[in-house]
Formats: sequence, C-alpha cells, structure tokens
Amino acid sequence: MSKVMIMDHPLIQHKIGIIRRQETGSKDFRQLISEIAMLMCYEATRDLKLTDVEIETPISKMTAKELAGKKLAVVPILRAGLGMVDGMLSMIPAAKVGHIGLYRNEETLEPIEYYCKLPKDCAEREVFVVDPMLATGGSATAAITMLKNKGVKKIRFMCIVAAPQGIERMQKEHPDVDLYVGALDDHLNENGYIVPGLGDAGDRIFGTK
Ligand SMILES: O=P(O)(O)OC[C@H]1O[C@H](OP(=O)(O)OP(=O)(O)O)[C@H](O)[C@@H]1O
Ligand SMILES: O=c1cc[nH]c(=O)[nH]1
Ligand SMILES: [Mg+2]
Repeated sequence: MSKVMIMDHPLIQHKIGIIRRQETGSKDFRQLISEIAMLMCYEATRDLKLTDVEIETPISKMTAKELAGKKLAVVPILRAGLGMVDGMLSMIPAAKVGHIGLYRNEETLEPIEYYCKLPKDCAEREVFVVDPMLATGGSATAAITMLKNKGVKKIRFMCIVAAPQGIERMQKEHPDVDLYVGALDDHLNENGYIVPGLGDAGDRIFGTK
C-alpha cells in the first residue's frame, strides 16, 4: 500500500490558507502555488538516497555526499500542474520536465487526454507527477497509467489539495505510488469540486474565469 504524507509544515499550511480565500487574485495565487510546490518538494525528497563521493575543497580532501540512484523528472498535469513546475525545479534544477495534458469532461468528470510529451529517457527516471488538485482521482490515475505504459517504474504524486475519494482511488489503482498532499479536505460536491477546496485551480492560476 502506498504511503500518504499530509504536509504539516506551518509555512505550507499558512500559504494554503491564503490560496483558498476567494479574494486572492491570480498573481498571488500563482506565486503561492509555486512557493507551496517548492516547500512540498523539499519535504517529498527527504528520503532520496545519498552516496559518498571523494572531493577536494580549497583546503583538503574529504568525503562529501551526492544524490544516488535514479535521475529525476517532473511531470505536470496540464494546465494547473504547470503552476507547480517552477517551485519543483528551484529545488531539483537538474530534473527533466514532461507534460501530460488532461481536462475533465464537466459532465462525466472523466479525464480527456490531449497532450503527452515526455523526456526520452523517462523510463530510467524517478518521476514526480504534480497537479494542485486530486478530486475524483480520474486525472491523476490516468496520467500515472500513461507513464507506466511508457515504462516508468518509480512514480510519486504531489498535490496541494486532495479529496478522500481521490486518495482512495489512487491507492486502489496505483498502490505503488506514494502520495504527497498539502491538505486533505472533506468531500466532493455534486459538480466534482473539492469542498471546501479552492475552486478551479487552472482558472485561478491563469485567470481564465
Ligand atoms: O481528480 P479529478 O476529478 O480528475 O480532478 C482533478 C483535475 O481537475 C483539474 O483540472 P481541469 O480538468 O480543470 O483542467 P485544467 O487544469 O486545464 O483547468 C485539476 O487540475 C486536475 O487535473
Ligand atoms: O475542486 C477542484 C476539483 C477539480 N479541479 C479543480 O481545479 N478544483
Ligand atoms: Mg481546471
């Protein structure tokens, strides 16, 4: 069964409180999504493996540490996931970036795929899939299935606000994928929006409503 890590860092909680407010405009919303992604990336990379490496400082030789294991990639689910990429890259600047385009059909809530461009060597990388919202879980599970079909073996999923239903679906369909969640909310409303949530993340990031 996958691990679910709900963020308890005060800075993350404070910033999520601001993006939830309906009066927060696109400029601040975008900036805060990026800051939250950066802080969540810091927390979600705590268990990356290190290896010893012999180096020379200007003063002497020493055994330093460097990241071991698979190289990393960040894969945002378009559109809203784009808002998290800068924050992720500020922590892991050498990561490659893939893009998966999905939108939810407003009636059926089923994800519709419209784009997929991944790094050539993505199967050899550890992938962080990012999307601010995990609602029914349809988009995240579909994106992860697409990555697995391309041969990706090690995947983590990061979202800022999740509904219990989405977490349940992810754990059922992808029990090997650990989940990093900024805040776990109460339920979904009849339109598939997270309650209390923050509204439509894509529209708020890009000012399309
Ligand atoms: O868990 P789900 O029920 O699939 O809902 C979550 C998805 O819905 C939103 O995207 P949306 O379809 O609004 O597309 P957008 O990012 O282009 O606005 C959000 O960014 C997720 O991708
Ligand atoms: O609450 C929700 C649910 C899906 N997508 C969003 O952007 N917000
Ligand atoms: Mg949207």
